[in-house]
Amino acid sequence: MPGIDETVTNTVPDLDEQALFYHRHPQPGKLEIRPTKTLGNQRDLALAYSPGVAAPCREIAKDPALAAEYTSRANLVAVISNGTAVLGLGNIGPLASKPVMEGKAVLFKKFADIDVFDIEIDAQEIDRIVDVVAALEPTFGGINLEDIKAPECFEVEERLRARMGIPVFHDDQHGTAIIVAAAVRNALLLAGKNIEDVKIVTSGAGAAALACLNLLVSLGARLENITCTDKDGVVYLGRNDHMDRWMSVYAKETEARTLADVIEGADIFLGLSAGGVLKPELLEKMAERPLVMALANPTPEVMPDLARAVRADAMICTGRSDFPNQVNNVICFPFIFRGALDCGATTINEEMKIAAVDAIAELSREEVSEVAAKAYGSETPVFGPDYLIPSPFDPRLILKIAPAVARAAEKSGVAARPIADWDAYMDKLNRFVFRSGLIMKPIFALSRRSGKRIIFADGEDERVLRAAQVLLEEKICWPILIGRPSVLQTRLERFGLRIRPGKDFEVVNPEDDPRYRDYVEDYFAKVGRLGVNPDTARTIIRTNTTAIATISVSRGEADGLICGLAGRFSRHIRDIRQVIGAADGVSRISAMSLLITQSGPMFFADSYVQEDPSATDIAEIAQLAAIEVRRFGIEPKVALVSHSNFGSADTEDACKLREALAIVRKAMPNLEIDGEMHGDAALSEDLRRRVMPHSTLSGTANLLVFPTLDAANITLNVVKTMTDALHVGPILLGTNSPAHILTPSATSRGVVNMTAIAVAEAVQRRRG
Ligand SMILES: NC(=O)C1=CN([C@@H]2O[C@H](COP(=O)(O)OP(=O)(O)OC[C@H]3O[C@@H](n4cnc5c(N)ncnc54)[C@H](OP(=O)(O)O)[C@@H]3O)[C@@H](O)[C@H]2O)C=CC1
Ligand SMILES: CC(=O)C(=O)O
Ligand SMILES: [Mg+2]
Repeated sequence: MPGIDETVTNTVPDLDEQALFYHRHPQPGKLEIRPTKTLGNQRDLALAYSPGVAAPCREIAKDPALAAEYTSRANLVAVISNGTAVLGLGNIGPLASKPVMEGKAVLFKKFADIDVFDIEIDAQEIDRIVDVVAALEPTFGGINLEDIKAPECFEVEERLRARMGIPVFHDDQHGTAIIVAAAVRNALLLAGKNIEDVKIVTSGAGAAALACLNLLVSLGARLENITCTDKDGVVYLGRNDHMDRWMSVYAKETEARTLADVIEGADIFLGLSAGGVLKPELLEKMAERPLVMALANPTPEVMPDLARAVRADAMICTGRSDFPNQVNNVICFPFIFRGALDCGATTINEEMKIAAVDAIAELSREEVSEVAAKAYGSETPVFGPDYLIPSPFDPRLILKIAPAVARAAEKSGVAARPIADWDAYMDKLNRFVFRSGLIMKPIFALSRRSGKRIIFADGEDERVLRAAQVLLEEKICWPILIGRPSVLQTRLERFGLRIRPGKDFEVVNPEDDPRYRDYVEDYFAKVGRLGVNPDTARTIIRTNTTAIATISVSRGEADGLICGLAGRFSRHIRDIRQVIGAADGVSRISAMSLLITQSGPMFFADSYVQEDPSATDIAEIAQLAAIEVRRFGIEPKVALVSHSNFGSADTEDACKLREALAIVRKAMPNLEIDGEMHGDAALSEDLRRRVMPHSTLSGTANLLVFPTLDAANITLNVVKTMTDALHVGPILLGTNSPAHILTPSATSRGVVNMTAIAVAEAVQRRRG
């Protein structure tokens, strides 16, 4: 009978209560299903359902492989449990397992964009489980078995793998084994031990523990060095109770009967059993620099603080997200399925699992990405005892594991749809990780290997330091960082970054730079007649890093500048106006923003600079913005947006847009532009044609030009928030040299994007 151990609760006060609230509000559960196609009218209905739907049905009946093209099957996974081994809660039954299975579904979606139905089945007998799951093959591209207890899970998986033509993966076995193997590999590297020599003791001899041991053995661990224990104590040769053929592989000829008897000299404790079963004092008996993997959920076999108090030299892992070293199968299952589904793998084989182990282990030894660092809190982890494996939030996981798995599938001959275009595939994964990926591609292509130098006013900022490393790796520019050398050095070390001043980037030290006098002189020459006296100029060049950056650009020492991570926009734009100024033929500097939304990119101008532009200003903004949009490889479709729709009002703002339209049409006759029009008419050709059948704008506008700063900036922020869009910008338009002012909330990815934009601009200016 399903039952639950009432003593197993979360160890964090109030967490149970918070978790109940989280699951109940604002609506019950953690998931819903959303359509991916519009279903707004009779025609959509005829396509989505009868009669149109018959067409894909007929095609699939002729060729079943077409299900991958006409249905969501190829991206759909079933997370299936019978609730017999739910976390460490035991056999609590299928219904009570549903929150965990919904949780797994959310993780699949969040980390790898895989859709999941969680399926809890009321079945305990192997035959019944196998029949039910096998019958689901037409629906799914893969099966993730979850929390089914040993030994039944072994036979269930074995039989399903033999029967089904899609991947069947028991996550508690193989997902856990892969992440455990990666952590073991890295821990042994740090401890200077070989897998062939280490002594391993387990608590637990169930699904997870046995699968971990099997994988560790295939990686070199020796059977004679392994001892298993479970609820009945040591798994020894001759034991009759609770023995099965999978466990008996590890049965030992020994007189020892308890965990306490066998832990002496162990290098690895592998806990996949139940909370609190490892008494801290037992750790004293372990070998030097032991690896303690207390992986039972939600309560580990030993709490890390208790373990640490006894063994300061131990490397400690748990399955939980609230301690360092979260060894949990979430770091594996979304990504291994991503790779398997993307190449139409018919199974997940040993080669694919080893590829995943290698990818995870290697990733931990690289520098931590900004997103992963955030997932860990304020301290940036560096490969070491407290950072053996990456955080589940590390965006590089999908970029490394999925392709490695897909390649291994192809190589081992199980990929039914091998990846045809690897660049396109990596783009797709990148787009998922950084939604800016694809749209930024032409900009990155233009800027790569151009040799341009970009100066950063906020050189000491963590985001700039991280961005500088990426910019160098991607060969986008030679960074010049304004900052104190000692601070730069300390921060680079703290964030675990590899780049070094002088070797990888240049430094301008605001406190002591040999060019200081020249900078002051040049600065005074620019601003001496703008109310700045020589004394003030000296102070500014010591303290205002944006002013220093502008001088560096105007002296030709840098090809562009990035500033704005601290301080007010108005101060930065003043410095840029005063020193760099507007380009020849441009009357006023302006700005444009890019929002990357789920339905595509949208540009907004002037979103940051000109408060109340005149008709000629608006015409200039529209032209400069259109040129900038083309740099992204996008043909601009410009709408001058207003409260007035094609002459429906004669207010001052409406009139100035009409005037601006006439100016732009004359200057850029080939540009698709129209106005003034409502915001909805800009986005919907249907609506627009009803009022203006011969509009010179076709389709959906991608560049909205506004009559005032208020209108543009308010719309930008509302759309950004409502659509959860990614903001790239503001992109300054019409400056004499590339110069961009970031917002204080920009991420290091934002710094990289804006730098690439500055470099691309510098490259195109040179080409004329
Ligand atoms: N961090 C991670 O990624 C993962 C963690 N886990 C955790 O591992 C644990 C086991 O899961 P799983 O293998 O799927 O379940 P199984 O039911 O298949 O195996 C449980 C094993 O633990 C043993 N066990 C239970 N209670 C005790 C105890 N008090 N002392 C010693 N041994 C005990 C059982 O022994 P017996 O058969 O004698 O009852 C059995 O060998 C769970 O806590 C689960 O949350 C699982 C998968 C992934
Ligand atoms: C993490 C997991 O799958 C478990 O604890 O069962
Ligand atoms: Mg599980």
